[in-house]
Amino acid sequence: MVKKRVHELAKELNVESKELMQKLSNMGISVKSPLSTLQDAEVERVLAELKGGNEKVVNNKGGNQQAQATAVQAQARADKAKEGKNNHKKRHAERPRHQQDARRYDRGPGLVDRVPSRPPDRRFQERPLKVEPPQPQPRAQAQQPASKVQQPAARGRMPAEKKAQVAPPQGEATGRQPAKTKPEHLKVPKVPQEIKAVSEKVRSDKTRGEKKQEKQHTARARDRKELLDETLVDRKLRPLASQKKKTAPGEPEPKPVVEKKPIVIGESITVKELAEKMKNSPAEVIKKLMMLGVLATINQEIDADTATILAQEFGFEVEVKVEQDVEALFMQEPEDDPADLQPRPCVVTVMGHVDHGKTSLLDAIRETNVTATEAGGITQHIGAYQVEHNNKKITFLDTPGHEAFTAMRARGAKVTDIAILVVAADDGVMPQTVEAINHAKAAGVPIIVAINKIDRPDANPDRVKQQLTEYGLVAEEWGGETVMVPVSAKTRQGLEDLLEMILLVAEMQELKANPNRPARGTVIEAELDKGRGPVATVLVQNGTLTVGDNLVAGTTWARVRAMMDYKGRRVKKAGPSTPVEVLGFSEVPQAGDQFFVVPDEKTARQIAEKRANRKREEEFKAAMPRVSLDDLFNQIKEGQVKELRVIIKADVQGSAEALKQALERLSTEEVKVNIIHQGVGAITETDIMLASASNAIIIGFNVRPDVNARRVAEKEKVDIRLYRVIYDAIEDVKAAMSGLLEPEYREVILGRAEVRKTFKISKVGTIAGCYVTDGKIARDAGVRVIRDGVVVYEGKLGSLKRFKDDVREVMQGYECGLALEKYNEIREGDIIEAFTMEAVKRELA
Ligand SMILES: Nc1nc2c(ncn2[C@@H]2O[C@H](COP(=O)(O)OP(=O)(O)OP(=O)(O)O)[C@@H](O)[C@H]2O)c(=O)[nH]1
Repeated sequence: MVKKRVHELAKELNVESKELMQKLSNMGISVKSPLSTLQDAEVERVLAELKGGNEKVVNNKGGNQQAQATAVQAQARADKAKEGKNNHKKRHAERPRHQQDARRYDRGPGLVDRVPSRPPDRRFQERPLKVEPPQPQPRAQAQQPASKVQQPAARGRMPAEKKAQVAPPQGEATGRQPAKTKPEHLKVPKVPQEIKAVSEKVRSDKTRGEKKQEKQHTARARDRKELLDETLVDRKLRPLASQKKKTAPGEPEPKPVVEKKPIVIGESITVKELAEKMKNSPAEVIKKLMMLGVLATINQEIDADTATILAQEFGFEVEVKVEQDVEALFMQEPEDDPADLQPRPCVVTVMGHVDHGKTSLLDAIRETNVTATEAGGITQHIGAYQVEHNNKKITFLDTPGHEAFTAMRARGAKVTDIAILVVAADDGVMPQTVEAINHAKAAGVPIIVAINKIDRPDANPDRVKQQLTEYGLVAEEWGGETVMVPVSAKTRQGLEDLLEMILLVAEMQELKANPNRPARGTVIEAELDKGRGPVATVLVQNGTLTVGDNLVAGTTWARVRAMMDYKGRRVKKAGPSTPVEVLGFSEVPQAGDQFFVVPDEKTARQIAEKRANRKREEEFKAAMPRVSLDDLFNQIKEGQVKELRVIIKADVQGSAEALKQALERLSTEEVKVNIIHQGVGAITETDIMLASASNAIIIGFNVRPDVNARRVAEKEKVDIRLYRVIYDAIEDVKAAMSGLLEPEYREVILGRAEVRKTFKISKVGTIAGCYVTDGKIARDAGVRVIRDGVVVYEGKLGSLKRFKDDVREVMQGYECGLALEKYNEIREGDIIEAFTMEAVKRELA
């Protein structure tokens, strides 16, 4: 038999090392740490003792558990005897099936990726909860937990009696209990680290009487653990309060004694709210949290588990009630009955290379088809417009370019039905043409090519068609499927054909929507209007939006106060594929935000606020510990951080988006520009706090910080930069990034000295008497010894003296004495070259 360490034995027995150490000390075996070794006899004693303990419990629990306990002991013995793996496997195979199941469940290694990583909840482990000993179970039931773990999806809520039935048998309880797989909808936030602290605290509250009854207590504790692990699954169904009722009469109640009215919380709660509910000061609560090892600010959310522990410290029970997810309820788009669907106009986006005429084409179509019919001829620029051709409407999105298209798509918005690819007939396919093709293809949107500028003398539409074949776009007349229309935005030639083709392609798509339902759609553009407040152009994609509707868009909400169409006319209703300008938003939403109508203002407000909180939380979570820009540079130098975080605030969404894209384009391999937040409107205190928490700088474009923000920014030392020209902002960031980039080093030769004489001094080494022939020799410089043109040593100076004095440097034409660090082979005639490494600021390409 081989000596065993405590932790090894504990592992074999599936108990905590600490628990085993306690047991050993009760048995009079002294061990210092889990690494201490146990003599054979001691191991035997422990096993015998445990066997006794198990048997006691087994008696309580019935024969089935006895089999399990025996299995554990058999395993312990098997390990002790160091049987080969094959033997072990063989025996394992021979073992009755229910034992195998129990063992698999008990030990877990094979189940590692099937059971959740959450450790057994030790908070409850030592709490003296009395549990009714489970009735002896039929075999099928005893096996149930193992099979459940294997099929977590099958788990659901179940009544408490049923749970008791499926509580694992005793053999398992002696082992480390794997946490049960929880169904998704019952997941509680992760158990925080501080549990350990609480566990320790509760443990220290143990009475002396308990210690005497250690054996029984341990067995009971395991029972409790077993039950509580089970209970953790439905914490939300059975709050701690109900568990506590099970505490046996006579058993000491752990501190604190809970008598107050339970606090009802959701899945999480802010520190402030919890403090209010407990009628305590937030400072007290934060202090207690710190003692539990959790650093939280007053407005930070803590999860239900942390809140439960915390509240207990104040003598409160907590009831966790999961709110019905109203958001999810409305987020899901109910299927429309095909009978309710009606044809809707198609939505078109114009893409293409810079200067190929996207804007001109959009303007030409608008002017031809809109303004001409408009009294006064004033068209509104609301981000989208509609034209009518052959009595059919087409909606054009007014933000040309695939960047906007993809930015929307990245936010989950699918707005475009058809992409018009504008290619200048004189210029042909260019890089952004290819990008646009790829973006449209990636989105699965059909492409119509508008070969523009055919009025130009050097126009060559066939060349364009030819080039496009390389990208999989083959013109119809060449046997392909892509519609290509030669047009001129200037002469308006071909525009009718283009519209005709758009309608044709749209027809093939059979675009339909149900106008008779609450609206949903996407925010196309949004800005803060001085007179009217937040204004957003939205595209209704399904249903009908009506004045007075309440809607949620991203983290904002609106009660639709008024709507204007692209002609600036007030409208009361907007059906599918209609772009309208909406007034009544709580804040400026973001382009790409999807909106949906909800029954009332309260719901709208609730969902938006919840989303805003969640977003803020996420932004804070993503935030790094606060450092100044200088520190950030140092951090970057140390290779820890390689990104410049930026918050953009602008007067209109378009500028914010443009700035964002331009800045992100500055990212290099070394430094990434990360726009952690962008928004429209003044720079607020919240922006500063986010910047402070994330080491971000704030760029304001045509906006200014409000008074509060200024004050907080000063306090938090947040760098705010205000611009009126986008170019200036980009240039500044570029410069900052040059500072942030790891500098390149260049060697600079300081000077040379010739060794004229050498002296050997005991304990010091070789001293070289030198003459500085050019430049200078500096004490902190790097030096190399050159002999016959070959470098024989490179290192540092050990000393530099003039006469008897240490000096910092010796200039050309002077003599000096020097010693080299760790090099004594210096000879007369050697050249000493002094050099430094100088950082070179790098410019971005
Ligand atoms: N001759 C001729 N010139 C055109 C035509 N369409 C556009 N242009 C000219 O081409 C230049 C670029 O046109 P824009 O409409 O600004 O092109 P764009 O693709 O929107 O450019 P960006 O917005 O910068 O991407 C302008 O000078 C237009 O006047 C056309 O059909 N014929």
